[in-house]
Parts: sequence; structure tokens; C-alpha cells
Amino acid sequence: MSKRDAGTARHVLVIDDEPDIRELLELTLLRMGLEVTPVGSVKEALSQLNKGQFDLCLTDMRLPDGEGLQVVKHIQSQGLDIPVAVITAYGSTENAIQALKAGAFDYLSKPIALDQLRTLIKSALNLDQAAPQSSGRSGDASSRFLGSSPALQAVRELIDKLARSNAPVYISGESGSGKERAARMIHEKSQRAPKPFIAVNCGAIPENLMESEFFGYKKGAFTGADQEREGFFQAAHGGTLFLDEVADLPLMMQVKLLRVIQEKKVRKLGSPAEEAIDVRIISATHQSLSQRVDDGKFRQDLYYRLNVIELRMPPLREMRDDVPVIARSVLERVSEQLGMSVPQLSEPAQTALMQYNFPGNVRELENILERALALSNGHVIEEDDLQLTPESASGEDEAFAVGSGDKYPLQDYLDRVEREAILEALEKTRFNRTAAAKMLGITFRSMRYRMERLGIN
Ligand SMILES: Nc1ncnc2c1ncn2[C@@H]1O[C@H](COP(=O)(O)OP(=O)(O)OP(=O)(O)O)[C@@H](O)[C@H]1O
Repeated sequence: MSKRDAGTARHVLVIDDEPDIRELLELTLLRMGLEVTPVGSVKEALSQLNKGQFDLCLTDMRLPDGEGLQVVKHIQSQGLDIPVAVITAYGSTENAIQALKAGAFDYLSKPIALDQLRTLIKSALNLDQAAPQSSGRSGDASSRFLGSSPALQAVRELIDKLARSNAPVYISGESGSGKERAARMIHEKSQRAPKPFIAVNCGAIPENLMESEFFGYKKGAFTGADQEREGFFQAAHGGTLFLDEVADLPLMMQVKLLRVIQEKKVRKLGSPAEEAIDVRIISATHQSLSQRVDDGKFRQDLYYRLNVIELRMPPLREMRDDVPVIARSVLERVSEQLGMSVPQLSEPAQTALMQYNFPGNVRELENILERALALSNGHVIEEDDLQLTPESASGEDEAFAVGSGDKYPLQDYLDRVEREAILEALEKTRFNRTAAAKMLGITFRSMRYRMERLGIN
């Protein structure tokens, strides 16, 4: 049917009972050089799926003999490798989310905007890409998750599944547990891999700049806007936008974000026109987002939109057996950077690490090892070089450890107290030195000096 390359045209199954809409869909797809089989019911759809070879399925949600959701579920249960997008009634968020949860690739709301339809089709079939699935980087050590504990295996499996969808993903997990790394992996394993992955720390953008940073602006939109600029959404077009620390978004921005996600359109500041965007949203925070909703700090409607599928990153203490493998890889990387041979971990050092609680997770493990390497003789890392804080070691969390230690010499004792206080503040502020200094009531400069003196990295 395609006028361009009939032999290789991709085949789309279109399911809609309204003749006008079916025709509109069919025409648009044909113009894109695709082959189309239009049907009007769930029954016909299932029978076509059982006998035909399709590259994409586009289904209305409400059909005379059932729901589009049945088609989505059929495709999943039969293990058919076909992306399926659903068409939902205007404003029916529930339906869209239900379909995404059931495994739909994406959704379109009625009335169907043709630019959005085309973008969705291109994204699903990867029509823009010269080499689909060219995500060679997913196997790189830099983007791999090390470890073989059941918790991590489950994460890997879910990442593989999520990479085949366009659904928003919410990644929960403690600070330093690998949330950003997971987001990158989902992107790199997905069809979006050749397009940008834009990571944004929502807590780090001043509130007054947020709108222009996210949506871009036209020249002259405000004083100082001397040239047009793209926002994060435009920059991530075709790819993935990773909203880290999403709980920190101010409420005013939450409303705007929700609108963009719902409409799949953005408007630059100072521009009269909206532009269609095709961006997959992955969000993360170390805080409990549902608690933020309960506290009235996070909009429930946005929470539902973002948290369509949740990926929970396990804390390192739930995967203690993986600590040696991860530690080895960190030591290899750091020693290579320093141009030295890879040091060994002594038995007691390894045991101590495996028993440690790691409030800062893999990132803390990396910091501990980098510091230990500097303190060690360069060949073997001993337990002492690790400088693990006793109150974080497993099983010793009740007592404030410094209190019970030796008070002489006084300087050592005071250093231990100071170190405990600083580490505690750092842990509580997710290793944000500025916030930790504030909590301790000292200046940032003094904080830096004290950390340096005590060898805290
Ligand atoms: N399983 C793993 N194997 C190897 N490295 C890992 C693993 N998990 C995390 N890392 C590494 O740990 C560090 C912290 O990970 P990442 O930045 O993804 O955490 P995060 O949860 O996003 O942290 P934050 O909450 O502070 O933003 C990174 O250097 C990452 O590469």
C-alpha cells in the first residue's frame, strides 16, 4: 500500500468503531508510508492479531464488544512483541493510566491531534532512526548495574520491560541507590537511545527561572532574553527527560508540568504558539512522594501521572552480597584514573564493608573507597583505611558511639564527636554540604575546612 517502499512497509492494526476516525487514522498512516489494517471491534482485532504480523497496534478504548484494554492485555499475555497505543476519551486520565499500567506503549486523547499521532507513530516505529535499537551503550560498564542479588535482578528485569514502553516511570529509593543510573539504563535500552537523555535536578533550579528553564523562551520574552532559547522539554524531544528530586518542584510548577504531560505540548515563554513534544518522563526522588501528597506539598493528579509504574531501587544494605563486586569495580575505576595498579581489599576490610549499613548507598561506598585508597599503602586497603562510622555499622545503631569511647587524648575524642556530627548532618541532608553546614550552624567555608581536616570526602 505504501507508495515509497511497498516491500518493507510497516504494518499497523487500527481498531476503532467510528468510521470517520478510522478513516482519519488510516489516511494519516498511509501518508506516512505505512500499511494499515482497519477493524471495528475487539473480536476482529484479536483474530487479526492471531493471524497477522503487525508492527504497531492503535486501538480506541471504547469498542462495541469490549474495551481496548482487552487488546492491550491480549498482546501482553500472548507475549506478542507489538507496541500498542490506546486512544482515550478527552480528559479520561484513569483510562490512559490503566492502559499504560497494563503494558500499553503510549496513549492519545481525543480529539486526536494529527501532529501528536504522527509523533507517537514515529516514536513507536522508530521511523526517524537510521538504526533502530542502536543502543550499544547499554552494555557499557559505565551504565551497567553490578551485582547479582535477587533485588538487583528484579530491577534489571523491570528496566528491560520499561525500556519497551513510553509510560512514565517513577523511581523511588534512598539517596545514592542508583536512581539516575536506572533512568539512564531505561533510556539507553529503549528506542529513544539515539535521542537525548536530559537529567534535571528539580531542587537545584531557582523558582523564578523554572518556567524558562523547562519550557524555553522567545527573544524579548522578558528583560535579558536577548535570544531564543530551548527549554528542557525541547532539548529532550524524541528522548527522555529525567526529573530528579521531583518532590522539590514548587506547586506552581507542578500545575504547568501536569498540563504539558497531559497535552503533550509546550509553549515557550513569549510565544503565542504551542509545539508538540515527544518526551518520555522518568522522575525520581529519595523522599516519599505519597507522603508529600498527604502533606499537601505535591499535587495528587501529577503524582498519578508520574507514578504510572514504580521502580524501587533497593538500598545497598539489602544487597550486601553484591558489595565486594561493586567495591572491586570502583577500585578498578579509581586506580585506573590515578594510573596505579588495583589495590586489594583485606579480608577484615571486606567483612567490615559487608556489615556496614551504608546510609548513602553505592555513592557512599564509592566515597569510602576513594578515601581509603588515599589513606592506604596503595596495595592493600585495610579496615582502618575505610574509617567506617561505628553508629552506622549494622547492629550498633542504638548508642551514640562516640559517647562510649575513650575520652583521652582529648583532641582525638573531640575529633570523633565533630566527625560524627558532620557525618550525621551530611547523611540527613543527602550529602549536600551547604545544607549540612546550615544544619550544624556553621558557614560553608568552615564546613569545608572541617571536612578536609577530618578527611571526610
Ligand atoms: N548497582 C550498581 N552498580 C554499580 N554502580 C552503581 C550501582 N548503583 C549505583 N551505582 C553508582 O552509585 C552512584 C550513585 O548512583 P545515582 O547517582 O544513580 O544514585 P541516585 O539514587 O540517583 O542518587 P541521588 O538520590 O543522590 O540523586 C553512581 O556513581 C552510580 O553509578
